[in-house]
Amino acid sequence: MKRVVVITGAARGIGLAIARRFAASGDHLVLNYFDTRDQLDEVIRTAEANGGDGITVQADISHPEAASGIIREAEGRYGRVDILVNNAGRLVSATVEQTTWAQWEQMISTNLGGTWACMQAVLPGMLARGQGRIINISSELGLIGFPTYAAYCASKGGVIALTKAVAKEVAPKGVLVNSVAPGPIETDMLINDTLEFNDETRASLPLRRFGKPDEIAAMVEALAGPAGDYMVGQIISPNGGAAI
Ligand SMILES: NC(=O)C1=CN([C@@H]2O[C@H](COP(=O)(O)OP(=O)(O)OC[C@H]3O[C@@H](n4cnc5c(N)ncnc54)[C@H](O)[C@@H]3O)[C@@H](O)[C@H]2O)C=CC1
Ligand SMILES: CC(C)c1ccc(C(=O)O)c(O)c1O
Repeated sequence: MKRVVVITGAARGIGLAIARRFAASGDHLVLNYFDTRDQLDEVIRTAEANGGDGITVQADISHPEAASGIIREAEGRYGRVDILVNNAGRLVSATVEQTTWAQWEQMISTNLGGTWACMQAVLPGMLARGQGRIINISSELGLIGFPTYAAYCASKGGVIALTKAVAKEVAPKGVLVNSVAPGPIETDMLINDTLEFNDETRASLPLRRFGKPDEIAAMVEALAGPAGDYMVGQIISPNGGAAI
């Protein structure tokens, strides 16, 4: 059966790679975007070519009503959500002294608050049906911390703790919650928003390269499918050896 898959922040980077994987499986896609949606028509055409379909939903997930609205749109269109991928995220790198309250609030309300709001909205339907998968994109930096990324690390550490707590709460009722915690992946976020996108950082990694978005999408696809049947509250970290 075709799955109904909601992906936040699907318009580029890791979210787009995840959307492409589910499109190739011919699933029903609900693709959230924040501003531009240029590449999403192509993703939906791919889903259709494989027997599925899709819709796009504009929403700023840092506002809980907007985040829960994505789930309402999905349920309105398809009657259920089988898989929720909380991918949308923001990163501003700055020292603690330089970080403004507005930047702190933006990262916490998007990365942690948006994940919370989407989960809270999707769970009643999943629990009523006794099945569902939720995959939260956190970060290796939520596990190990990193200088000049304190607010981001706090938000992603929160996503990791949230994943574990909710997983324990809902697994007995058939809903499996896990997280993928990527290391450095070559996307706009890394290129534009971090101080550390440089040859020195790349050379310091055991694999000597940054990761590719599809290497994260592959983990998400695995957790969403039969390979994820016995996975509960786990934090999988494809990171090229950056965090061992
Ligand atoms: N690129 C990297 O090295 C790593 C990224 N991650 C995480 O992976 C996820 C995806 O990041 P990338 O693809 O790398 O970044 P990106 O910046 O290319 O994409 C992020 C997406 O989230 C969307 N977004 C941001 N704020 C939003 C909001 N308030 N409402 C709705 N959508 C919003 C953006 O519009 C964009 O489409 C993020 O959660 C990020 O924290 C985690 C570890 C490493
Ligand atoms: C410090 C490195 C380059 C880096 C930057 C950003 C992220 C992230 O967005 O989570 C990382 O995981 C990193 O390892």
